[in-house]
Amino acid sequence: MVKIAPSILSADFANLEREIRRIETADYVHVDVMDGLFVPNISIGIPVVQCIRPVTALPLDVHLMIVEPIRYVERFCDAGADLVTVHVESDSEENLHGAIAKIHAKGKRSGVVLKPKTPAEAVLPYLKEVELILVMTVEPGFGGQSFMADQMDKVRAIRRLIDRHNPDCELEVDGGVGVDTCRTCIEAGANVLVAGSAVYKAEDIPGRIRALRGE
Ligand SMILES: O=C(CO)[C@H](O)[C@H](O)COP(=O)(O)O
Ligand SMILES: [Fe+2]
Repeated sequence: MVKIAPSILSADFANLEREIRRIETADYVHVDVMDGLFVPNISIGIPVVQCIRPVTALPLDVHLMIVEPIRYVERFCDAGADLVTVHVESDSEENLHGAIAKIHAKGKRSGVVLKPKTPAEAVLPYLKEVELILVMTVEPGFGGQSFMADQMDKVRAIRRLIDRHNPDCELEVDGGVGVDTCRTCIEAGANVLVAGSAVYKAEDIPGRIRALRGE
């Protein structure tokens, strides 16, 4: 079954509790954390994860766009994250294994993320130890950008790797996903779709979530 993870980056931050209640028929709440170094933008962090935790029973999918995420992963887990993803470009392989181990030691799920220019093979060192792989379909940093269809070969390649080596691992795509691009992502092998603007710009959010699932 296809899961939908609305990104609260496109929500009204002045009314976050209401904005999270509007997406209660989704599967995850996707939280984009940006540090102004790994990406050229600053968004939200640990106190916001802590505040939204009691507002929803949905798992919190925290996408860390920060340098050296090993410094902060435990604090995001303690704040209420259920799934914490780290970019393969954000630190050394040794530190990324360390970050994944810290997330697991907190009893949470971990994942690795690939920027558009990063090849599929970059997941290999982590493939058997993570619960999710996230393929970016925009350059990370901003919501509302155009979907990069050229990332679908990478999604297909990672789907083959997952099926062979870690079949329970989820495959998520993030960036520019909407009603016109969700089918392509699903056919390429993604089972979790992040959607920010496509969800929050919709008049009928539950209807839009169903449409993104392909229902
Ligand atoms: O990680 C992200 C940006 O770096 C966001 O999750 C992503 O852009 C979602 O927003 P949209 O669906 O509007 O593209
Ligand atoms: Fe994201």
